[in-house]
This record gives sequence, structure tokens and C-alpha cells, in this order.
Amino acid sequence: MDGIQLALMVASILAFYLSYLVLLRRSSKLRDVRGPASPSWIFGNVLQLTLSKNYGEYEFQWLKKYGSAYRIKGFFGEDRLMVSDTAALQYMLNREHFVLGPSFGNAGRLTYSTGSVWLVEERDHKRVRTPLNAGFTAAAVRSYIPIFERVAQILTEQFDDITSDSVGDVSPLFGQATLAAVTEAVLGLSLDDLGDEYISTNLKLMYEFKGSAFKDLVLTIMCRTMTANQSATQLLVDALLGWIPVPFRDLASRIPVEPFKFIHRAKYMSNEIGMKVIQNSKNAKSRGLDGTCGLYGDLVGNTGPTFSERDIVDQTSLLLLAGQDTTANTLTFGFIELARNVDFQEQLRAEIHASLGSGDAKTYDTMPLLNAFIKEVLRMYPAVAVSDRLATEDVVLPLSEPIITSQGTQISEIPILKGQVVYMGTAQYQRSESRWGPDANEFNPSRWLKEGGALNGEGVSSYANLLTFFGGSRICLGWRFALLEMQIFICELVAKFHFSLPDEDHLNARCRYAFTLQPVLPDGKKAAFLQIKRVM
Ligand code: HEM
Repeated sequence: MDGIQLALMVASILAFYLSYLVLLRRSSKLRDVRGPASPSWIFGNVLQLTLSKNYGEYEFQWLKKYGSAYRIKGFFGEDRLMVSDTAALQYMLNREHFVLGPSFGNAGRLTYSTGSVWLVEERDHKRVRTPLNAGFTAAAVRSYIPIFERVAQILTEQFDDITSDSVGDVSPLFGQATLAAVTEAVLGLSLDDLGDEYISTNLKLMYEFKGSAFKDLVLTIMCRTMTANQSATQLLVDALLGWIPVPFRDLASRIPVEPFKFIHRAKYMSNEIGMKVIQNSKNAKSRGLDGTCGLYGDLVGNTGPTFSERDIVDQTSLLLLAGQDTTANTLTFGFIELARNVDFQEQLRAEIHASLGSGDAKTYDTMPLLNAFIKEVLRMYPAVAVSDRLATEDVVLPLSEPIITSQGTQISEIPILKGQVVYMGTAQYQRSESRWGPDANEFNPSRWLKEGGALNGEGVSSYANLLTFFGGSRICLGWRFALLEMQIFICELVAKFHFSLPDEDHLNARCRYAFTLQPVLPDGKKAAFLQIKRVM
């Protein structure tokens, strides 16, 4: 068989396989569920969902029109379900009958170790998660206060450098600060200890991908998790990759071309760092020294048949990235809102000036404006704004708010077939007017100060009824960590600096979604410029 025949045969098998998948997915049970018209057979509504200029342009309209469960089109005519209904979300939150969907799963497997707590499935999840929980209890997180305060001091120095120029990009500063905090808390290391190569790789993952050259295109597809520079082609290739069975996809990523080498190198570096920390801790302990430095140091003393050193190492790439980008972007959006709402900023500053001094976590928790502000930022800018899940068996999704089908019938449950992609619409849940009131689309921290709370009806999770950290057994491991870190950074910076928006519109950030909600300039570059003045 010559090369052409072989290529034809492979292409035919692939075409047959894809047609089979299209047919399989088209036989979904969602035909009667209403939803927006699809502008394209190839892309369905995916480009509207993912590449709108300002995140949510279409989604929030669809929510108003069709309610908290509706059908959208995926690639090649595939039906997908979008839910922001409380009962449906609660059902899905434990992921019992759902695994990560093609987009999240694909990106996750390429970026993180398959043994990381986010990627392991039910059987292993509890085994891996339980020992990690110890580093993220309220008490454990309080012990990180000195770390957060030290990093906040460094941020102050960096903001002072900006005030000499007056307008500066705060996004990378928050990126470095959150990486520094998680690195010290988890690994007991400083940013310098991570090494120049890790830092430059991290910057590339967070900021520098462009979709132009082949190398960058492939990198962007694989690491779309972190980049705001997505294009329609990248999303299409990503979707096609999602249809290739996992073992083949994993095998393909072993082809020794530059982009694949880069992503594997990034993971390898994280693992090396994790292994070194474990080794140093063991050496210290064998010499009778404490050897507990950061969460990893504590975990080394507690390994056994169910949680090994390999399990610890496997968390490194995930913890460093999940602990960095989510919190950095949330902080960035928070400071943009402070710059837009100067009166509120003044009130918050007054509260901070009146309360500070004790450096106690309890004090932060009793500052009403500070916490109302943080909750409102988390409501309006949930880092994981929408996330795809794949049903692993036939299930019936319950709805707390019934919907009207295209046949005019009212239904309060939706049958889902195994293999169906269902989106969890975090941002939509948090913009629903029936839940948050007619001003749900406005930034209004005072809603959290109302007697009876901000939410009408039942919520989905333990923290402020927000879905931002999800909930159930898979609730964000670092949610308390992120809250205290943000409380400390905000108090430090708002006490000392005044923030306003730059005059030039091209420097004003928009909101774009690429796995996390990101601040981007009109040209797509991830950045957020603010005018900063010292006040104290
Ligand atoms: C504002 C900040 C943050 C937000 C909004 C956020 C959001 C989330 C969400 C929505 C998930 C669930 C994802 C899914 O199941 O698909 C998650 C999981 C996770 N997060 Fe966070 N996160 C934040 C900060 C952090 C921090 C600071 C850390 C670590 C220090 C962290 C570590 C993790 C880990 C390890 C998981 C996987 C948990 C599991 O599957 O059991 N996150 N986060």
C-alpha cells in the first residue's frame, strides 16, 4: 500500500467515525427544548458563546428569552444543553453521572498531571482530595496570613512604581502575586526558587500566546485553558480533538514537535519542583530538623498506602496554576470595578482605615463593605463562567424552574442520554433576575447588605449561595485560601492607593472567556490598565 492509499484509508475511517459520532449525537433528547437559532452548521452557537466581544453578550440574552435550561448547537449540528437551574446544577455538582466535557477534559489532561485531584474520577477523588483538604481548612488558611501580607507589601512597592507613571497594567502584577502566595503556601518556596525557565513558561501560558504561527496555533489549542487569544479555527480543532478517543489523543500529544514538547516540559518542570520539595523535606526530617515547609512538607509525613509521594507530585502543576490565574483575574476585575465606582471605593477605604491594625482574619470577616464587595465581584466575574460536562449514563435532570418546550408543554425535568454534553452556566446562574433581582446585571455590592441576603430562593453552594467555586464534593479546594488572600490584598492596596480608569478607551479592559474569565484590551491582549495615585 503506497502513502496515498494509506492516507485515503485513514481519512475514510476518520470520516466514517465522525459521521457516526454526528449521527449518534444528533439523536439527542433535546429536540423539543427551545434555544437560539444556530448561525452556522459547523460552529453552531459556540462562537457566540465563547468569542463574543464582551463575555455574555449572547448568553445573558438567551437566559432572559429561554429561561434557565435551553438547547444550543455545538459543532456540526450537535445539540448541547445549557443549564443554570438550581436543581439541575445541584444534581450535576457532584459529577456522579457527569465527567469533564470534551473541552475542559482535553485542556485539563494536556496541562495537568492525570493524577491531579481535578482530573481523577470518583473512585480516586476522595482518596486524593482528603489529605489535600488539610492544607485548606479555615485554620490552615489563617496560618498563611503572614505569606499574604508579605506578598501584599511587594504589590504595594510595585504599585508605587506605577504611580510614578500614573497608568499601569495591574493584571500581570496580580498574576505574579497570586503565584508567589500559592508557591510559598503549598511548596514553601519563593518565586525565585521556581527558576527562570518555570517563570518564563508560566508567563507564556498566562499572557503571550498568539494564534499566528503553527507552533503558537497548536499551543493555543492545547493550552487554551490559559490564553485569551482564541480564534474560530482553534475552537474547531479543539472540538475535533475532543471527538478523538482519549488514548489516541494522549498518544498524539507525544509526537515530538515543538508545541507538544513545550507543554510536556511545563508539566515536567512542575513535577521536578514538587519532587525536589519532597526530597528536601525528607532530608531535613532525616536529620532531625522540622522539614515541614508549606503544605507539601506536611503531606510528606502523612503518605501511606492510599496517598503516595507520587500523588503529591501530581498536584503541583494544578495547584500552581489553579491557585494563580483564577484569583488574579478576580482581583483584576475587582479593581476595575473600584475604578468605575469611585464613591464606593471611598466608602470601602474609610472602612479599611477604621478597621485595620489587628492583622487577624476575624477582623477581615467582620468588614461588611469589604465582604459585600468581594461577593459581588465573585458574582459578576466567576472565573469558571461556563463549563462543559459529559453524561456518563442516561439520567433525568430535575428542574426547579419549569421550562416551556417548542411544543408548548411545560416540563420540570429533562432526559439526558449518555454522551450528551451539558454546560453548567455559572455566569448565567449569577445573572438571573428571578434569583438576584431586576438589577442582576449591575455591579451593586449593597445587595449583599440587605436583610435576608442577596438571593431570592434556594442557592447552590455553601459560600454566599454563589456557584463561583462550584459546590459538592468537588468544590474548589482553594476557596477559603482565595477569599483570605483577596481580603488582605484589597485592604492593603485600597488603604494606600486611589484607582480610576485611564482616559484612553483603548486601554479599558473588556471581559473575555478562555477557560477563565479574563480582562482583555480591544486588541485581545490580556491586560488591565488603571490610573493609580498614592493616598496614604
Ligand atoms: C477566585 C479564585 C478561585 C475560583 C473562582 C476558583 C474556582 C474553581 C472552580 C469553579 C472549581 C471547580 C472546577 C470543576 O470542577 O470543573 C475549582 C476547583 C479547584 N480549585 Fe479553585 N478557584 C479559585 C482559587 C483557587 C485557589 C487559590 C486554589 C489553590 C490554592 C484552587 C485550587 C483548586 C483545585 C485543586 C480544584 C480541583 C478540586 C477538585 O476537583 O476536587 N482554586 N476552582
